[in-house]
Amino acid sequence: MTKLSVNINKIATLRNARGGNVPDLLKVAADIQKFGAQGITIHPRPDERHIRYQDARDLKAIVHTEYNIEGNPQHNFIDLVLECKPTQVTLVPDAIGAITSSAGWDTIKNQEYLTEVIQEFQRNGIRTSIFVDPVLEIIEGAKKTGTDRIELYTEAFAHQYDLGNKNGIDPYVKAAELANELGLGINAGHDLSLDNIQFFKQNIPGLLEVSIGHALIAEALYLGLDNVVNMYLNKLK
Ligand SMILES: CC(=O)[C@@H](O)[C@H](O)COP(=O)(O)O
Ligand SMILES: NCC(=O)COP(=O)(O)O
Repeated sequence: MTKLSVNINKIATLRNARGGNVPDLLKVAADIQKFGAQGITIHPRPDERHIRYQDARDLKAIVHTEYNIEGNPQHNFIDLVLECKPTQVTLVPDAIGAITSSAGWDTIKNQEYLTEVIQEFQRNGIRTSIFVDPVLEIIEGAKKTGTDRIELYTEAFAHQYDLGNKNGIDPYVKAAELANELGLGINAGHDLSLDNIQFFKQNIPGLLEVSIGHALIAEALYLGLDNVVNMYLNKLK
C-alpha cells in the first residue's frame, strides 16, 4: 500500500490572502485525516508565504497520522523540526524566493552536510527523507548520507505524462529499483495528480508514500475534498 500524505500549503495560501483564519488550516488538516488520508505534509518556506512556523507547531496537536515537514535545513528550519518532532522530515534544496521546489539534492557534493543534519534528526527519533531527481549516482549518494528514505521529485514525470509520453516513467523505475536494492524507502511528490497517480503507483516498485498538494486542492474545487481524498486512496491501493 502507498500512503497518501496531503500537502496543505495551498490551504494556508488561501487563508493568508485575507489575513484572517478562513479557511481554518487546523480544521482542514483534521478533516483531511477524517476523510482517510494517512498523512499531512507542510513545507514552511523562509518567507512564510503559506505555512507559518507557528502553523507547524499548532499542527502537532492535530496530526495523528504521519506528520511530514519539508524544507531546506537552514538553522531556523532545523530548530522548528526538532521542536515539532514530526514523523518525518523531508529535506529539499530550495533556493530563497523560489516559486516552488525545482530540483533535487546533489547528494554527492552535499554529502557531508546532509549526513550531519540527517544524524541530528535521527538522533531525535525523526525519520528522514531527501528530495532527489531519479539519477542513479544521486540515489547512491543518498544511501551514503544515511537517510531512511528518498523522495523522488516527480515534476519531470508529470510533465512528460501530460505530453502523452509514458516513457517519462523509465528513469523513476530504475531509480526505484536501485533504491530498493540499497534498502532506501521510497516516497514521491511534486505535480502528482488524479490523472497521473495511478500510472506512477503501478510502475514504481515499493512506493511507500506520496505527498500531493497543488493538484489535489485544485481538483477539490470541483470534486470536494472528501471525495478527492478518496479518489486518490482508490488509485493508490
Ligand atoms: C518538495 C515539493 O515538491 C513540494 O513540497 C512542493 O515544493 C510544494 O511547495 P509549494 O507549495 O511551496 O510549491
Ligand atoms: N513533496 C511534494 C509535495 O508535498 C506536494 O507537491 P505538489 O503536489 O504541491 O506539487
